[in-house]
Amino acid sequence: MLSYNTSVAVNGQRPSSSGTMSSGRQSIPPSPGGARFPSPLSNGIMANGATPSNGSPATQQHIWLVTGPAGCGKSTVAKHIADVLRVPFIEGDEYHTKSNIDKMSAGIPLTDADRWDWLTALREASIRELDRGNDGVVLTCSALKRKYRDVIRVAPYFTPNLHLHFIYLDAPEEVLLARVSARKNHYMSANMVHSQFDILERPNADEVDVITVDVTRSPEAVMADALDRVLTTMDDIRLSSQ
Ligand SMILES: Nc1ncnc2c1ncn2[C@@H]1O[C@H](COP(=O)(O)OP(=O)(O)O)[C@@H](O)[C@H]1O
Ligand SMILES: O=C(O)[C@H](O)[C@@H](O)[C@H](O)[C@H](O)COP(=O)(O)O
Repeated sequence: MLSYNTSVAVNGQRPSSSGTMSSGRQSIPPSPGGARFPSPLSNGIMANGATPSNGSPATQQHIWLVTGPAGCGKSTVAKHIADVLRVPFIEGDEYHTKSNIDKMSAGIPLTDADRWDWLTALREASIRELDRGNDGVVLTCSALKRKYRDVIRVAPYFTPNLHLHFIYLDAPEEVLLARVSARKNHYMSANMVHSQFDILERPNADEVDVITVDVTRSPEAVMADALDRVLTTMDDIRLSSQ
């Protein structure tokens, strides 16, 4: 049995241990055969425009998880990528329980225990969008620690054509403090930024599913760079799967 303190494979391979990953409350079962793949529409075209499988390359699906501390631009970047790719966008903030939101609104940082079910809910919501026939989904989640990213890394297990990518938006604390201070109508106040940097584990070099984007630039430059990296990654995967 894996625990949340055990790092998992970063490329969707089955973990070497035989167990499923579990928070002690929820676990993800293996995907039922083929259930995550889009079915042909009545015109014989797959939902994403690809041709059906009979001998042709299998459809590739992607989860794009935009990560980083409060104020780094997750929502801004994720909406842009989802709009351009024309895939669903999941705003992670909307998946918090009321008690989590009450806590953050009161300036109290969440604990690991507060975050497990949120992370699992986000993973399952992403898979539901893919099961509906979408060939991609973009979601936001701070995913500050490696073990939080590992919760999402379970999603592509047993599904070779599903690719998980993190887009980590990188900026120093003082830059994000200024942005959160200027942001209105959000339960995360500026005094929460420091607590996020306190626990932040920037992705390591071995986390090869992470695309790091420098977000100290203008929103336009950041969105263009992130989108470019996404499109290049999709092209690379498409070419290598042919
Ligand atoms: N590259 C950027 N430069 C300056 N301001 C930005 C940039 N990206 C986002 N913002 C602004 O910073 C604030 C936080 O952005 P947001 O997308 O809500 O971040 P997050 O979802 O990570 O908390 C918003 O007011 C947004 O308009
Ligand atoms: O937009 C933001 O300001 C952040 O995304 C914020 O809402 C928060 O970071 C998480 O939703 C809470 O979870 P963490 O404490 O794990 O970041």
